[in-house]
Amino acid sequence: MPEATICAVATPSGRGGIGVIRVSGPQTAEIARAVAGPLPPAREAAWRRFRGAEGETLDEGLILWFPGPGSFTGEDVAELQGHGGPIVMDRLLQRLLGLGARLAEPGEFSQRAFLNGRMDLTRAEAIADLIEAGSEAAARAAVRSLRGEFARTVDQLVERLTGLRVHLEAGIDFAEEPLDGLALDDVTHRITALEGDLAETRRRAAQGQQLQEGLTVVIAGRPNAGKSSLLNALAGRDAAIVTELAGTTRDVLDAHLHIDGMPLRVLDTAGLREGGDVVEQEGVRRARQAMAAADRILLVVEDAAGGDADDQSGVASIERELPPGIPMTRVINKIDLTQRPAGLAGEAVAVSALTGAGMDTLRDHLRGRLDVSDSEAVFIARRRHLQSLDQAGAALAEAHAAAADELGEELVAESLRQAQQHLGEITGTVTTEDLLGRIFSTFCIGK
Ligand SMILES: Nc1nc2c(ncn2[C@@H]2O[C@H](COP(=O)(O)OP(=O)(O)OP(=O)(O)O)[C@@H](O)[C@H]2O)c(=O)[nH]1
Ligand SMILES: [K+]
Ligand SMILES: [Mg+2]
Repeated sequence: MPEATICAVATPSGRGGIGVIRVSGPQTAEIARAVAGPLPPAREAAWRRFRGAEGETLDEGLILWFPGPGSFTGEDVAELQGHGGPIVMDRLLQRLLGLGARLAEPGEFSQRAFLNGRMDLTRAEAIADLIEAGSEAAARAAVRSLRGEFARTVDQLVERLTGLRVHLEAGIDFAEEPLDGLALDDVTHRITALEGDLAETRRRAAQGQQLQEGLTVVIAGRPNAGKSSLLNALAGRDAAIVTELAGTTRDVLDAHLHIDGMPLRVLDTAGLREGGDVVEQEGVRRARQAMAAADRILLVVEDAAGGDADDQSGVASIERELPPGIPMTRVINKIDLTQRPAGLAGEAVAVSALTGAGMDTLRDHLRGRLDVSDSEAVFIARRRHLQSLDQAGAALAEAHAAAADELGEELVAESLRQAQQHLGEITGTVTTEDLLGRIFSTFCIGK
């Protein structure tokens, strides 16, 4: 079946000086000629009038012609740069549709680029990540992935795995005798080295994923301390229900927000206390689970005069039970009731979630504590990459164990094959339709 010719507005919606429509596919040349007359030389801009079905002028602007396979998608591509108003763009699109093109799905241009071998998956994803980067550090890391550094690192691991497999499988197929202990020692040695380098790659990718998605901050504390109010104040909207009833929040709620461009995932949780009904107890269990997985906990306490003696001892017991090793910031809330000055109070931050006093200090504090380092080595990465790296690591560990226990080359080779498969999913040398669909559908239209 011949590929459809697709088109989409590639610039953001709304009014702008210039709007770009991208067309890609086998009918591109024919469609572009019908709208804009003769095609200019490849990759050179030419000024043209864009004409409707009756020859009327829809707009005027530049046309660029990128014949395949040396184009973004690998197919014939044209770009029409017109005036960026929504009506103009829409009329031009309608004209292209009338000539036989169809609207592109989200990410379809990038997907075609991938399918035509113009780029590997990590690069296609890096384009989307670069566009959505919330900070300069994230943008730099995306550019690193876009230049293929992540893919090259993964490819090198795959090459070494292949070498090892060839070595083993040649032994399996042709040797009369199984590999002796000495040869297996050498294999174990090489697997250990691979495991180390895989772990290092994972560390760099995990940092990139944090740059992209932000760290997770969990708001915790006694019932009614003002946790949901604090989430709303940070998010700048009514994300969570606030009432004067203790035990209002039962589930874990999450909001994604930015502080000066730094992405952050903030979770609101149920107030920690014993007792309550089944629902509340489940809420408390989930709160503890969220706290254990947090990058930082914000422990909300009512300002001294606000909380009663029972509450004070409750807070003390929460502090004793905080999951070990997770950094914590104590947030003293409701200072509007006690006239305590807003801002830093020793190690704590004093705020009023109600009036907003002290919230800027809290934001600065979080920004200072949570900025992920932007070392030269970080690649932008996604959850799916980390998952594949983990699976490859687990398969390597199996190969290692099989080699060490001299369980036979077949078992070692099979585990190595699985490790290679998982690494292949990252760059897209091993893919399924389903995986591709999931990846590209998260892109926006026109990419
Ligand atoms: N005066 C004052 N009241 C506040 C402040 N923050 C929250 N409150 C009030 O305290 C009550 C409880 O607030 P929530 O945000 O629901 O507290 P919570 O910790 O989420 O409560 P649970 O979900 O029930 O554990 C509500 O009546 C809020 O309006 C504050 O800074 N000052
Ligand atoms: K409440
Ligand atoms: Mg709440």
